[in-house]
Amino acid sequence: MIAGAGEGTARMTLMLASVTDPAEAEAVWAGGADIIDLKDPANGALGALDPALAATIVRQVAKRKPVSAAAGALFADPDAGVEAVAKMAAAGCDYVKIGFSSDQTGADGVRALAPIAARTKLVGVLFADKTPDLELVALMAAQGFAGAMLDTAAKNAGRLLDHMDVAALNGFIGRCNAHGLASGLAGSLEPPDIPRLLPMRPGYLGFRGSLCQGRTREAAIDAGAVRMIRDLIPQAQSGRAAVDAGADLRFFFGRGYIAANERAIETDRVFVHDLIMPCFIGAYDYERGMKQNVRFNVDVDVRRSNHHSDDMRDIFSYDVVIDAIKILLGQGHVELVETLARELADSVLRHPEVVRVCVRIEKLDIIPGRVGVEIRRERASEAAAVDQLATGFASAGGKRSH
Ligand SMILES: O=C[C@H](O)COP(=O)(O)O
Repeated sequence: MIAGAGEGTARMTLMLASVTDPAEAEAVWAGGADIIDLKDPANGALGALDPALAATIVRQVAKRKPVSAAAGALFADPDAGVEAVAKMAAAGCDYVKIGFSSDQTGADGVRALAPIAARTKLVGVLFADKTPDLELVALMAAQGFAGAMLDTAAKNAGRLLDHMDVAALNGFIGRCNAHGLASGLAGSLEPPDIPRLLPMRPGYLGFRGSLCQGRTREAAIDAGAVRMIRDLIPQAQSGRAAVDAGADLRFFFGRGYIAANERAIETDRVFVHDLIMPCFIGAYDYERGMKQNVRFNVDVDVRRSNHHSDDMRDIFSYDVVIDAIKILLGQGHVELVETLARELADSVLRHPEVVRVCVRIEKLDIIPGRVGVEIRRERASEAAAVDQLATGFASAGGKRSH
């Protein structure tokens, strides 16, 4: 149910919601969560519920949604990890998550779970705030794990993106894809993080704190917060069907899906100006292996929402542009500013609310002045299909080939 990389590139990102009891499981099911995750938030990032309670929730969910369960993390003794995972597997969970350290203990823990991985879908969790060893992704795949996930261990010390930048996260997802593992991202994610992470096409995004009253992960589930997160993660339902089903129309307007009688396109401009980044760029030999300063100016015309509200569902974030630049630069040396400008324009235009984009890129270290290029690109068709919501980078997680 959690798609691995080999199951098609058009997959949608799923929403995982962590719950503590049967009532919360029912609440996130009603709110549209794709995966119901069992966890005791008061007992750490991957605090395990009592296995008997987990079994009760599994029976209650009754296969309406896949159920995953946290089994604990950072076991000093691999056998203790095996025992904890076995208990959750026996509770009938579809997936069992366990967290690993980045030292030899972590690698030993992964290897010890190979026999269980042969009969239960395991997800290995690495911690972004504990210098994760991404080589463990390959080891998990070799031991038969179903997925790998990044989360944060300390829940009061920053969000996932505070610990790993978008290029590194994109690299993690690329590794998972290359090894056929489902990929997951979590770590005190907040609504503005969602449009930044979706272009990387993770298999799922995981939430607890942002679903709770006062964004406090030990507090009760807040139905409005669940709805907010659900609305920000597109579902594989056609726009018409979703509208007919009574989905929050603000989501579709905000994302650029307009009703037939509202064809006039009015736009607002989101911009990133004078962002200077050190880049590996240039066609000359002397430009290889050294970074030079490059200035980015990007103007993005986005459809104006007819619905005025003050939350993330109605906006296109400048963070998305900055992230696209960082991800492209993270893919290695690029010879031409023209290539970089075109790839950047393409990645911004993949967001369906974007109507046109102007990208200006200037190399600052070549001459006393500036040299560069400016390109403008428009969306080919204004009739954006809802399926375009599966935005992504052409070579997600990969390196530039030249
Ligand atoms: O597996 C996902 C986690 O429960 C996320 O928890 P958090 O959003 O509080 O970091």
